[in-house]
Amino acid sequence: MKNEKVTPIALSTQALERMPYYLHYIKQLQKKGITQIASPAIAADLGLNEVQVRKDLAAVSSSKGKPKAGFYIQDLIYNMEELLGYHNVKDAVLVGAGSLGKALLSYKGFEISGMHIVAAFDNQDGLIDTEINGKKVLPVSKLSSVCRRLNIHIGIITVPANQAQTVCDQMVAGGILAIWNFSPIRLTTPEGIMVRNENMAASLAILSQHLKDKLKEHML
Ligand SMILES: NC(=O)c1ccc[n+]([C@@H]2O[C@H](COP(=O)([O-])OP(=O)(O)OC[C@H]3O[C@@H](n4cnc5c(N)ncnc54)[C@H](O)[C@@H]3O)[C@@H](O)[C@H]2O)c1
Repeated sequence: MKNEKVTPIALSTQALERMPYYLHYIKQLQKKGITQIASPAIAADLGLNEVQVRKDLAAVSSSKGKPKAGFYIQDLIYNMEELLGYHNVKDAVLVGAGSLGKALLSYKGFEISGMHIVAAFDNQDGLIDTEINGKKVLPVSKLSSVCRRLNIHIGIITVPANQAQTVCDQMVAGGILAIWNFSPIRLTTPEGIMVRNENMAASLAILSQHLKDKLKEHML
């Protein structure tokens, strides 16, 4: 297997977002004993454009795919995992150990994807010093100092909307560089801090709109 590093090519956000889908798909093929795969087959199975798939795989793969036979699945998995950062486990903190926070803290998939939630923070006395899935809940007053001391750069926000900016500011003060924001507000951050918003209401609105359009089509 060629466990070579991929030359870092600037992938678009859309291409990066497609990678976990490719990865999941080719891992399923590997489980079935398949060793090679070509772009047209991936495109057909995932319902994607063939040219786009070819470009995505060329950008991520350390070796050129062979005509027809395509890429070695084992190499492709390694290259994709490398690109997605699965081989460097990244420490993260989560603030807001409520319903959503508890669910995220209990989710085992993050470890597989290379993210390790080191600790949770909250401001509710009843939650402080409890453990969720082996992760200690600490007082939010310690957030900045813990992040600095442990050199943690990823922060997950699962507090109510009206608290999210305060928590974001505390994270930035602690040296957090990447924020995964589950609250439904837009955060203001200094330059150089990346915020990724996860807004379920927005996704639901898109699904509802699609449903409305489809139902209208059927009534015509
Ligand atoms: N529950 C969901 O399914 C869901 C889904 C999508 C988005 N969200 C969003 O995620 C956020 C959390 O939702 P939830 O349902 O888990 O709420 P929740 O009320 O169950 O939990 C929020 C937690 O944040 C803590 N908290 C509040 N202010 C804080 C502060 N300043 N510092 C530290 N901790 C603080 C609370 O004590 C509580 O434990 C909200 O912004 C919500 O809109 C929730």
